[in-house]
Amino acid sequence: MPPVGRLHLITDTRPGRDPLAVLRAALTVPALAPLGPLMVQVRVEDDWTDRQAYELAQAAVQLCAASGAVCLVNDRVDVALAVGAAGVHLGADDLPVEVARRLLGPGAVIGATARGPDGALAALEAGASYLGVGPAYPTTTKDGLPDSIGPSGVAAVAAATRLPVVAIGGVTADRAPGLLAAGAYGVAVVGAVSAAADPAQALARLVSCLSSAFDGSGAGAR
Ligand SMILES: Cc1ncc(COP(=O)(O)OP(=O)(O)O)c(N)n1
Ligand SMILES: Cc1ncsc1CCOP(=O)(O)O
Ligand SMILES: [Mg+2]
Repeated sequence: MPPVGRLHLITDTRPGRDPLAVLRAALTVPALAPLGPLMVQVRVEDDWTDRQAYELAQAAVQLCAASGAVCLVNDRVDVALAVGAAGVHLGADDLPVEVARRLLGPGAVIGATARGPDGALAALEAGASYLGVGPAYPTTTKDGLPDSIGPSGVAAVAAATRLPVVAIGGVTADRAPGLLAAGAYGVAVVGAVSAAADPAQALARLVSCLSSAFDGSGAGAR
């Protein structure tokens, strides 16, 4: 299984966004050792066709392979298999983690959404590789989410599991160190990079803020 990196960049496929341009820009930013490889998650809007999802994922896998990033696919085990992605991220509306593990094998990275300690325990037993925990902060990127749980909610999940906890929802470079201090292993972002005037610079700032958290503090070092 590839290592699970601490910075997860999720594609933004809302109207008017250019996910591949953002990804190409992001992949110009050098990885820094304490963060591991950049994790790229291909996530598409519900109205995208299977063909569109496949083509975006295929392009993302190729770009990631050329620059040492690890590519995951949100929701779609079939698309992940079709493009040779390293794994998937699954939530409550998606295939169960144990089914995805059976289909993808022991070498796949499988992320599971968890909102509390119980979900974290279930995901571990089902064979998840990491947890996506949130929304840490309010977000405008996804509708219909429960209230944000804040760093203390992230801390509660992190304390209840040995799986790496990736905090998601409203994550910015300024908020990232506080989430690591709360026990998160890493963070996932959409808007902090996709909506930035300069996505490469925004990603570089995230890399810098996250890396600084490992300079002596030991924050999030699990
Ligand atoms: C890293 C990470 N964490 C959580 C999610 C959310 O997954 P899910 O709950 O299945 O919601 P959708 O993203 O499918 O709308 C995620 N994608 N990534
Ligand atoms: C998919 C998802 N699941 C929980 S929050 C979220 C969206 C996060 O986007 P942003 O980083 O722009 O807040
Ligand atoms: Mg999902």
